[in-house]
Amino acid sequence: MKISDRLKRMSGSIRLRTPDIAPASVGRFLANTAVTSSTSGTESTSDAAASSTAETLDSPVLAVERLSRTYAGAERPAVDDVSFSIGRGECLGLVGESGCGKSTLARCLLRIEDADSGSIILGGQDIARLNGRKLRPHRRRIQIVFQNPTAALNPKLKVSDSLIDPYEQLGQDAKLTHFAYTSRDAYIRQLLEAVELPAELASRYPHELSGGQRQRVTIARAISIEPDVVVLDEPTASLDVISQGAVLDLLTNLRTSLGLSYLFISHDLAAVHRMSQRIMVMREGEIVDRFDAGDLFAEERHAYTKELISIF
Ligand SMILES: Nc1ncnc2c1ncn2[C@@H]1O[C@H](COP(=O)(O)OP(=O)(O)OP(=O)(O)O)[C@@H](O)[C@H]1O
Repeated sequence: MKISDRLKRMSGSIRLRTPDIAPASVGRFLANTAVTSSTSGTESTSDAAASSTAETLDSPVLAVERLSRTYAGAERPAVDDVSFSIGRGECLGLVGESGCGKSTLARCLLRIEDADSGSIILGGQDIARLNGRKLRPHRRRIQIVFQNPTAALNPKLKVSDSLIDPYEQLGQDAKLTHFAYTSRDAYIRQLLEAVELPAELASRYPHELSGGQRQRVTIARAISIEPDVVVLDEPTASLDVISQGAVLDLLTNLRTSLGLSYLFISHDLAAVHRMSQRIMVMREGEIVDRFDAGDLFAEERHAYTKELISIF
């Protein structure tokens, strides 16, 4: 079988529904939003628009310019002169093998770590060197979903308390357009509904949820304050293959319905190909290839991209 067929088959093989979640309540949630939704697995109008405008991003929601980060004592930079931009409603994929610098890049974007040089333009402002009170209003604009939801959620907090936390910390001054804060309970219900979880889960602790449900809670937290950009750092790596497909479908539906932009980070080329309109390939801290997702199998791909394809 040709490699391209194998990859397409792998992309399709994780297009499954998980049984441990509430039935498609996201449909009801999406019906309440102003933006057109897509059905999972098919490219929506907004996907096509994002794709066609991707290379001419006049006003990207995130523009990263020449970002570098070298850890003390390291022989080479973990992130080496990386530049890219993401358009509104677009999913930009970032693929590369373990240790190439994907998570370091993510942490720099979130300002969990400081880059040594370069800029991170978010909402028209370079946040790379802002700190304290000056950085605070910009934190709402970029959120992250980590690989391990168990580590990301405070085990001592009920789901409801975890979900309300970003709003209480960062969101109260924000103008929410999709979620309405009429009361704490109503807001939490909307968030759970958006990620297709039953309202009863609000009173549970993280250890009383499945792995897939826990990851849905971290996704709900990340989108709760309607950020411009969500960095998805291997968001399905800790899940079984059935839950992986369902969570990827959910993420696509949320992107199109809320107009979110994603940086989707993974070592899994099939998942990146399935999720993204454009793809960047990272190796040893550098972006070595970038292309529209539809051009993954084009002859001009970098030798390293072809190597990644051949692994599948
Ligand atoms: N806190 C740290 N201190 C020193 N070196 C680090 C630190 N974090 C990461 N590194 C190094 O930086 C490089 C990039 O690591 P990073 O975790 O960003 O890669 P990755 O592509 O996200 O890997 P994975 O997919 O396995 O998570 C590696 O060589 C790693 O050993």
